Amino acid sequence: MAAALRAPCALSRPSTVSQFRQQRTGAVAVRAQKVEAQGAAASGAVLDQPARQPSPAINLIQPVTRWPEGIPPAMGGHFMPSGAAAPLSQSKGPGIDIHPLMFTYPAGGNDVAVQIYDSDFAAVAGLAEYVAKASAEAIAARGAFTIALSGGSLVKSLAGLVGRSDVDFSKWWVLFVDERNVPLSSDDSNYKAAHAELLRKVPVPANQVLAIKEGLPVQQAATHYAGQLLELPASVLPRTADAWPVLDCVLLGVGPDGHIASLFPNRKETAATEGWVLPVSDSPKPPAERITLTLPVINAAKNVAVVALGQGKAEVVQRALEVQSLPGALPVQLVQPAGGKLSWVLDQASAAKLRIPEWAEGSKKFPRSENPPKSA
Ligand SMILES: O=C(O)[C@H](O)[C@@H](O)[C@H](O)[C@H](O)COP(=O)(O)O
Repeated sequence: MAAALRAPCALSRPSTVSQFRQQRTGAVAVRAQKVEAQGAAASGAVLDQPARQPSPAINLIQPVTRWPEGIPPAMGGHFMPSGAAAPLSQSKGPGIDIHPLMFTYPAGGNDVAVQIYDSDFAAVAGLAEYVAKASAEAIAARGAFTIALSGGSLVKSLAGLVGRSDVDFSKWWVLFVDERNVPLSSDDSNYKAAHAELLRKVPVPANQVLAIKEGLPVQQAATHYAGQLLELPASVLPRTADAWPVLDCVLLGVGPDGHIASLFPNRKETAATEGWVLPVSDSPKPPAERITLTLPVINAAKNVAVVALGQGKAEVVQRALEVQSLPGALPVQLVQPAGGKLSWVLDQASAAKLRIPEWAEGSKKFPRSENPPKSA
């Protein structure tokens, strides 16, 4: 059921910081849907709650003015609803390790669908529906379905796919959004986790699961993985006119600093405009060595879902959906599928800090298009 969101008020030029803050929170650009998933009763309608007062520690990156001295030396240090500062980036200062022109948002942002489920159980069922639909469409169109999986908590959210007889797993090709450069038997391996939670339970042919090659230096591991993708014929992995691969479905988790895949805030891999797969040798999240799909690959996909469940994701969800960060400071905000659809899959716990009643109806863009905020 699509939620009826009332525009809080017409947006006019604010004359005070507090009015500006109010308008910033009201101008959030997303479309929310309250979803009743398979077997899960919809209750406690998030979208029907009376408007909550905005938090006093609202997530302004900087008040009202532009940055007169240029981009701040530390990016990503805006405040979260708890009042705690968001994790800082690796940036060392203007001209040293800041690349202000390397990250951009498309003017006006992109449409996004936000699905809020009553529980993590309902979200898992809803995610299975989402994937099953993408799978059915792709298989009907060309007889193959490509899906890229992230690591971390995401893999457990795939449980709803197990036992689905309506999904033709024999046509699936499974890739990894990112992978740790460890043996496949390691507890750190995303392959191992995906195998344990899903792949050993569904009939995807083993040769259609593209795992990292073990035992290579990370640079070679990335090159080798890109090679595996490049070898896939266009009937399995079509290309855009610009020769980017078009994956049918990309499932992303999101970290507390807004990272997706192994693309961390303000890092060169995150800003990469070339290459399908890159090595990361000093990941801030262990293990240090990883390979990752690039943003252009993620953004060339047909269906991209950011899956964030549980209370631990509430702050990053709020920041990502309601406050446009400095470009690059919150990599998840750079997820903007050009020819595809972006969805966020949330549960009530991860959506708890969203101020949905304040979202402006008709303003359905993500992330927000003002950056930096315009002067009053
Ligand atoms: O392999 C990885 O580390 C990931 O692919 C990474 O991008 C992950 O999805 C996020 O860090 C969220 O992980 P959690 O959901 O476990 O917090």
